[in-house]
Amino acid sequence: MKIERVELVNVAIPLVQSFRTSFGTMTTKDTFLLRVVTDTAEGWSEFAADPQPLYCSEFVAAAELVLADHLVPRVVPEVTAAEVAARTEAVKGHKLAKAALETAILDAELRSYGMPIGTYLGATAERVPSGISVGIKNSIPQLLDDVEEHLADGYVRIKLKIEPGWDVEPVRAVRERFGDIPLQVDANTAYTLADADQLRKLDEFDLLLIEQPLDEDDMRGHALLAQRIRTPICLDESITSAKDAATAIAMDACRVINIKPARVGGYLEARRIHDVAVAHGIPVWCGGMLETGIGRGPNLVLAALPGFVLPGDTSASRRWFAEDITEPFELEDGFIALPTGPGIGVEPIPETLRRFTTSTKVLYA
Ligand SMILES: O=C(O)CCC(=O)N[C@@H](C(=O)O)c1ccccc1
Repeated sequence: MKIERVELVNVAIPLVQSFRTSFGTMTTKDTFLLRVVTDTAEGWSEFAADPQPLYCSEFVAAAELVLADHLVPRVVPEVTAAEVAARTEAVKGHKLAKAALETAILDAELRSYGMPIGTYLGATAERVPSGISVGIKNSIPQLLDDVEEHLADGYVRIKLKIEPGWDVEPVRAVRERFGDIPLQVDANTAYTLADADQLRKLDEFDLLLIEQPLDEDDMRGHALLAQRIRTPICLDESITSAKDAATAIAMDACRVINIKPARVGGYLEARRIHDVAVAHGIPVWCGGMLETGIGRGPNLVLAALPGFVLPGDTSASRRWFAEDITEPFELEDGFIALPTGPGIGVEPIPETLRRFTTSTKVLYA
């Protein structure tokens, strides 16, 4: 496929509610889209991280630079989606930036064949059950009000963000108020092995999993922690490749994996991780990074692969955006229907995109 033009479109979309995690508080989705124009079709993607390097080392300004100066030059003018990872392998790290580039090229390629990404990846459902991620709140009553609203909306699983000082009590309060609903927690690396006794207190609540309690590079710590608590450990930030997944599974460092295509370099590696996990009997689910519909659409499709047996953080567009840059995804009876069109199945609504665009840069022409 011949690439004729690559554009980077910065967008800033206000969130309907602030989102507090152990690594910071978000009020706006402030990122960029990539638009790749080829001789046969055009493709879109979004960069999933934020202006601050707090969830991981990547951030908007750095991704713009590495795409402009080091990644795009390695894939133009002729490339296929399958070649992108090999062409950019010499560039260390920058998985989220690489994911954005590979996905836009994959979108264009699939559109040129009229093929939905679900056909390409092996989706086996037309709709997926959706969980929802609930941030750290100022009080327990506020948390319970939020959870009540989300359960009333129909979400089939609740994920609570936790951190030292906000863990056992909020979980206990949710259990006491809502009973045995599917419930899990996400620490975003906020604990150390010295907190094992505190984390073991969560065992009494029959959680589905505890996500990423320790540092992203502490595979051994997670393996040791897994011996001291009963709640299954799920890894997120630690898993950036199929190789990491194989290592974590071999070390008993996790019993569940949260797959985020952005974190692992794109949908091709996401499927490889899915396949490694399934081969070892490890359940996976699709994580989220407050994506616009451009990222949310293909994530929903990924969540329809057979090994994605746990509900993901694939909530409806209105969970974060009063108005999104694509047609909204809606929750119906706890499920969200996959996009069915060619490629990633979604594209920006031109007028809405214009309103939320803060700048546009041409990376290649
Ligand atoms: O997309 C969503 O609905 C949010 C899901 C969620 O909690 N994402 C967290 C995470 O640590 O998984 C996150 C938020 C922002 C940025 C990165 C990660």
